[in-house]
Amino acid sequence: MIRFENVSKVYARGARPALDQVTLEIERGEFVFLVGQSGSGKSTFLRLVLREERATSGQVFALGRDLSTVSQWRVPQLRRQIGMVFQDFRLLPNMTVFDNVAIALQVIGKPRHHVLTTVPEVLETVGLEGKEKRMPHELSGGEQQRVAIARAFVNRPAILLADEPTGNLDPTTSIGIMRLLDRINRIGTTVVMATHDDEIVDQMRKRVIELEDGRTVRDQSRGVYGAAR
Ligand SMILES: Nc1ncnc2c1ncn2[C@@H]1O[C@H](COP(=O)(O)OP(=O)(O)OP(=O)(O)O)[C@@H](O)[C@H]1O
Repeated sequence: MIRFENVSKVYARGARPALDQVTLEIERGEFVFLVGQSGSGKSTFLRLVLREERATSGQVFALGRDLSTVSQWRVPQLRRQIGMVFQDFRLLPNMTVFDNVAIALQVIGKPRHHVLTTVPEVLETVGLEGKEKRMPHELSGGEQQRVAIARAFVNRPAILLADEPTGNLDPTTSIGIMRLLDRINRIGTTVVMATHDDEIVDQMRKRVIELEDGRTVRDQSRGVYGAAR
């Protein structure tokens, strides 16, 4: 589903590589935590999968394609199959909950009847039924993140990438968000989540990939946040 072969990424102003010869494979249906100190390369990893950045050397494969061969005009097509969730939710502040989710379908040309049936379904999945008409500022942080997850998931992407999705949430709310991501994973979406949240990682016991200075220093199934290596 995602494969990195000897991938390095050096940013134009970067003194050292943000990713340094990373080789790994994530299979369809896996749930993977990416951990590591600030600056270790987690976001860079996610951005390469989304083709927001290109590898300086090596090859990144996602959804069976070598991303270096995907032309720029085909990138939006690729991203339809990859949902992304951020720490700061990134909702459109002037749109209702319904419209924040609907827009993900509208931009890819889904017909109105599809939008009208699918959006309420996905809002129910994330536990927001009855809140369709609220504005983002009328929601708690956890509810805003649920909207963001609904938006990322409404198109049933093969891959869901999450960059610190619980970073702005309290521990109890975070557990609810993790249950939701776990459920999305169980119905077939591959989930890759970058996080600093040691309690969550220790509780979930999923595969843990640890980066340090852009290199993979640990890859452990049913891992914990900070295992002695
Ligand atoms: N656009 C950029 N230009 C130059 N250097 C960058 C850029 N983005 C990231 N870097 C550098 O690349 C390295 C990896 O950054 P990255 O954001 O991938 O780390 P991270 O593990 O996600 O960190 P955090 O946990 O703080 O989000 C860091 O040294 C960072 O300063």
